[in-house]
Amino acid sequence: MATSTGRKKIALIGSGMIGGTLAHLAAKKEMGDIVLFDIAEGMPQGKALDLSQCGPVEGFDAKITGSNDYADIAGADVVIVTAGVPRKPGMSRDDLLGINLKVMKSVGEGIKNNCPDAFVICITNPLDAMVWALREFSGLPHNKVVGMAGVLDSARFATFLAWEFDCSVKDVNAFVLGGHGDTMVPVTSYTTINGIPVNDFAKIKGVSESRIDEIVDRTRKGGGEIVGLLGNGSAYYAPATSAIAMAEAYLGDQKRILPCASYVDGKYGLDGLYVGVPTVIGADGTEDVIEIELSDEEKSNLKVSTDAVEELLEACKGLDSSLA
Ligand SMILES: NC(=O)c1ccc[n+]([C@@H]2O[C@H](COP(=O)([O-])OP(=O)(O)OC[C@H]3O[C@@H](n4cnc5c(N)ncnc54)[C@H](O)[C@@H]3O)[C@@H](O)[C@H]2O)c1
Ligand SMILES: O=C(O)C[C@H](O)C(=O)O
Repeated sequence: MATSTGRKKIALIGSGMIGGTLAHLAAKKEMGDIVLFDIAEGMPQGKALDLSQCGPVEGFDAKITGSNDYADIAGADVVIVTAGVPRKPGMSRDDLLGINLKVMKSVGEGIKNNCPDAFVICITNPLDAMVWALREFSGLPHNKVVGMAGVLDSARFATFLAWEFDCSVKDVNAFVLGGHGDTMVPVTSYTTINGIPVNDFAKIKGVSESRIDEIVDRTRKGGGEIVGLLGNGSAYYAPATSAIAMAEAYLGDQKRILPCASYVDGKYGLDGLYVGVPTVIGADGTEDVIEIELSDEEKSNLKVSTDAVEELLEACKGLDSSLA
């Protein structure tokens, strides 16, 4: 739906570290007019004012407003959800389940009542369970609700590989599947350096298999590494950048194939679960899930990861009877 300016409308639910970064990126890219929503009073309004005043310097046209009222997200084309709590050092993402599940309930209702036609990208952790719960609470079709994690995890994998090989990150096409936890599955068999399979490239460069294993392990723990360094909060620049790529794929009907937490029912042997899989994003939202051939080891790693997501869904159902 067009705004009063005739532009697309982007609603950001949660205006904290990722929300503010999302607003800045979306404004710079002139993706549309932006509403920053938060329960904290004054904060989204303050960020909206501050960001609006970047416009004259950066030369972007975007109307940016802050709100504590869900009515202001009415008719949004894209909603990106970061509402909730990030983890602190020593915590796992799963420790956030109870508190963030309640947040997803109010956010889901806010979306259902105000912008049921939006494409919704969830970022809140624990990601795979929260996107599932958000979909349930909002009642939107599965193809219009998706979770952001795989783009970020793949970007981390690509970054570490480019550093190791001393090559341009632009030439690395890295692939991470599964849930957004420490059991995620960086898939080396589909990871290439300008088309050259990563394991072949490692041989050419004299990089050992065990070194690649270390990079895989660092990728799995990439979020925790940043949480440990920041001391109070988690990553926000790369998470925001990743979600913006997904929003652009939808708004531009780009048919990009991105690793996203999408609804998988049947493929990969899964039965109605949100988990990280290669997903086509276009004007219909998540238009398709691509089922790739995996080795036995990759399949069993994916199973460990999806089992962990299933356990979290059971925990959600135990905490909120409307989900059971
Ligand atoms: N999926 C991923 O790859 C990924 C990456 C990074 C962070 N995260 C997660 O994203 C979430 C947000 O991270 P952040 O760094 O922006 O946190 P943050 O604390 O800076 O911002 C969260 C905001 O949500 C708001 N909020 C809390 N309850 C709300 C509610 N009921 N309605 C609306 N707003 C509410 C808070 O007031 C706060 O401003 C966390 O759960 C974090 O773990 C996920
Ligand atoms: O690690 C976290 O808690 C935040 C996020 O999931 C990340 O991977 O950066």
